[in-house]
Amino acid sequence: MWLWPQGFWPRLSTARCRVQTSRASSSGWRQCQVLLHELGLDEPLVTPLRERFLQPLMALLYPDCGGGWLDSHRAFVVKYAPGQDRELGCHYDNAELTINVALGKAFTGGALYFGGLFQAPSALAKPLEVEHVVGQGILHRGGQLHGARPLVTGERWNLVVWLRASAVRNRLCPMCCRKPDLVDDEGFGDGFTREEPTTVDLCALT
Ligand SMILES: O=C(O)CCC(=O)C(=O)O
Ligand SMILES: [Fe+2]
Repeated sequence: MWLWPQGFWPRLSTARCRVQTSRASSSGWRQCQVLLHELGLDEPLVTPLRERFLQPLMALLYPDCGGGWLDSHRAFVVKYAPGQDRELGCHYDNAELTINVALGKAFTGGALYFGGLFQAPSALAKPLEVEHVVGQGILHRGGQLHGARPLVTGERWNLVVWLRASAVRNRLCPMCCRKPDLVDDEGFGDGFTREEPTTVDLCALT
């Protein structure tokens, strides 16, 4: 049996990648979006949902893109309504995997459409359409090109959870497709982690 000396494990801090691309993250494109961590709902709701339910499922369904290593998320509720946002342009998510749950209310239109992975955008020539069904969630790879068709009637509210695996994105930023240029961030940041530089107490050494 191995016993690690106390303090051996590197301390990890959360980070984001400095390089952004214009068509990357879909947050900021909309008028109406509520971040669940700003409501204090990460710890009691979204983190247990990720750790207990989504992580084991994603480990089975998407082992190739970090499904077994999901260690953070960004969760938000989006609203589409007449006179407000009605549709969402084609994009890929700043996530290894995404779950998108239709919460309500009554609506028509607003189907999700999917193309290929963003590295092969020509695949979008023949998109796959998936209707939202209230109470059901759609799982997809973050890098899969997608968007939402215009709402026709009613109001649509969806819970979107971008699931992230630092073990995957620390090697290659899914947005800029380069080795991430990390800067410290708060909370889960953008799902990257970095080792905090070891500080040496010089006084204790002398
Ligand atoms: O409106 C939707 O259901 C799609 C939302 C989405 O793709 C996103 O927020 O990244
Ligand atoms: Fe998305």
